[in-house]
Formats: sequence, C-alpha cells, structure tokens
Amino acid sequence: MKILLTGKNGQVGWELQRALGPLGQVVAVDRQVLDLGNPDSIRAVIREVRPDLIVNPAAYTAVDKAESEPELAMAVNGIAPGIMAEEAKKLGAAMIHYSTDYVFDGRKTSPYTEEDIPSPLNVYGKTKLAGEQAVQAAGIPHLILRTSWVYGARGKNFLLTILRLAKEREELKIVADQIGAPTWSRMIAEATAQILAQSVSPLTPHPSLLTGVYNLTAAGRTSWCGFTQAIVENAQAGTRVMPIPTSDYPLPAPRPLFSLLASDKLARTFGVALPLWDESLKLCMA
Ligand SMILES: NC(=O)C1=CN([C@@H]2O[C@H](COP(=O)(O)OP(=O)(O)OC[C@H]3O[C@@H](n4cnc5c(N)ncnc54)[C@H](OP(=O)(O)O)[C@@H]3O)[C@@H](O)[C@H]2O)C=CC1
Ligand SMILES: Cc1cn([C@H]2C[C@H](O)[C@@H](COP(=O)(O)OP(=O)(O)O[C@H]3O[C@@H](C)C(=O)[C@@H](O)[C@H]3O)O2)c(=O)[nH]c1=O
Ligand SMILES: [Mg+2]
Repeated sequence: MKILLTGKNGQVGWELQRALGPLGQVVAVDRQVLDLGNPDSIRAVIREVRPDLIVNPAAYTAVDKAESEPELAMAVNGIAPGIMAEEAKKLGAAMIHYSTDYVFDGRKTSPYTEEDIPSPLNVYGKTKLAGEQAVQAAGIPHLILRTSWVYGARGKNFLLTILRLAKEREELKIVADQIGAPTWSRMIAEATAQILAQSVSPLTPHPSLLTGVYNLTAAGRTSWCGFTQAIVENAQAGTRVMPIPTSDYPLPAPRPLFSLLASDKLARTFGVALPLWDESLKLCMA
C-alpha cells in the first residue's frame, strides 16, 4: 500500500510518519512539495505519487489569524481536501482526513456525537466543516477523524506555550469556562495506524475503510485552566495559575465553551479508545 502523507512537519503529521511506516510505503510531503493553497500543486503531486491512500493532517490551524485570512484558511482547510478526494477517486484511492471540535458551537452540555449538527463559531471551524463536506461529497472510502486541543512535544501548541510562559511569569491567568479534551498528537497517530491496520488486506492494495465521521479524543475532560494546572504540576514549575472567564481574555476568534466529543463510535467500530488526557500528558512530558 502506498500512502501519501501531507503536512509531515505538523504535530500529527510528524507522529504519523512514524506510526504509518509499518503499514505501507509512506510518501511524506511538506508545504514545499504539496501546497494546499495551490490546487495545481495538489493535483500534480497526487498524479505523480499515485497513492492507494491519502492521509491529510495538514491544515491551516491558526484560529485567530484565520479571522483576518479567511480566503487562505478556506483554500487550505475547505477546498484542498475536496481536490485531494477528487484525485483519490480517479485513482480508486481512499482518504483519511482530520477535523476538529471547533465545528460545533459549544452550546451543548453533554459530549457531541457524530450525529450532532455542526454549527461553527469562527472562520477556522467554518473552513474545517467545509473540508469535511468536500471529502464526503467525492464519494470515496474515507475516514474523517475529529479531534480536539492537540498538543505534543513539537510544533506550536498550548503545552509548549504554557511551558514557555511558566518560565517567564510568576502567575498565569487562564480561561476556566471552556471545557474540552486535550489530546496528544502521538495518540492520534497511533489510533489512526490501529484503525488502518484493521482496514487493509494482503488481497487488495486499497484499504477498505468503514467510511464516516469518527470522534477521536482523549478520555476525560478539563478546562484550559485545568490543562495548565496539570502542565505546571508535571513540570514542577511552581507558577500560580489563576482561573479567569473567557470574557477576561478577548481574542479575535470566538471559541466554543463546551467541545467534548463522545468517542464511543470509534470504540464500537474499531475497538480503539484513547487514555485519559492527564495520563497522556504525563507520558508526553516525561
Ligand atoms: N492543533 C489542534 O489543536 C487541533 C488540530 N485539529 C486538526 O488536526 C489536524 C492536524 O493538526 P496539527 O497537527 O495540530 O496541525 P499543525 O498546525 O501542527 O500542522 C499543520 C501542518 O499543515 C501544514 N500546512 C499549513 N498550510 C499548508 C499549506 N498551504 N500547504 C501545505 N501544508 C500546509 C503546516 O506546514 P508548515 O509547518 O509549513 O506551516 C503543518 O505542517 C488538522 O486537520 C487540524 O485541523 C483538530 C483539533 C485540534
Ligand atoms: C496563552 C493563553 C491562552 N488562554 C486561553 C485562550 C483560549 O481561549 C484558550 C486556548 O488557547 P489557544 O489559542 O492556544 O487554543 P486554540 O488555538 O483555540 O486551540 C484550538 O486549536 C484548533 C486548531 C483546534 O482545532 C481546537 O481543537 C483547539 O485546539 O486559552 C488564556 O486564557 N491565557 C493564556 O495565557
Ligand atoms: Mg492556537
């Protein structure tokens, strides 16, 4: 099986390079080779590589910047995945795509399921929803894996931001009224590999994916403030962490207040379930 992996230097892309290795021949590309903002570049690379499977963790993930760059965010998150899926269709290939809790408005009080109707609050969420719909419209075998609050040992993420701020400041003020599940990029990659391993057979080069949307997040729940407290504790940083309401931390993009995703469908379908968020955080930080 030949796998084309986009965004190889991103948090999830980096971990996928390693995790997918045993499952096939991985052709991992970055923005220089495959520019998601450029449809011709997307088509050219896919036609040259001729993958059996496209795995697409590349995305425009700067949530606030997206508010002032909506066209670029839409090109990368909304339009590019559809072009990939159309090219996959011509090759008889399948696709694994990633999406976000930010497709929801956060007005629910119990975890969102795959049946809940998305209603994004910000440009990033709107463009990610458009990308989901574009992949679905192509009519190819696909998985859309929705995850949340991704962190890891490299790249731009909340864990690394807090570790930096904890060194610079004696006190951190962090919003405590946004609830979600911090998810380690490595867990997302390993779960993807486990799912994929169940979907390939030596008889056919193309994976037979159980097409659909699946939530894929760590178990448990916390707030950004709770996440910060755990980071500071694990780092033995001694920084004070003060809970604040979202209204005290104004940002260009509104965030959903509640964005827990129920991962039962993933467990039911593939027998895959991620550990508690704070257990993975300890492992990652160790
Ligand atoms: N980060 C998070 O908190 C969450 C992420 N997700 C989703 O999970 C997936 C993986 O996210 P994550 O690994 O955190 O993302 P990152 O921001 O860590 O990585 C994204 C990658 O996409 C690449 N990229 C951005 N623009 C382009 C472009 N125009 N052409 C080619 N490549 C581009 C980046 O390249 P470069 O390094 O050159 O910028 C980077 O390597 C995404 O679909 C994201 O929407 C879902 C929930 C939470
Ligand atoms: C740095 C900092 C942030 N915050 C708040 C701001 C914000 O409400 C919250 C989270 O901050 P961030 O901007 O890092 O998180 P954000 O970029 O909103 O993270 C999101 O990224 C996209 C890509 C996703 O798909 C989502 O699942 C989610 O992970 O923490 C504080 O309250 N104090 C602080 O000092
Ligand atoms: Mg961010």
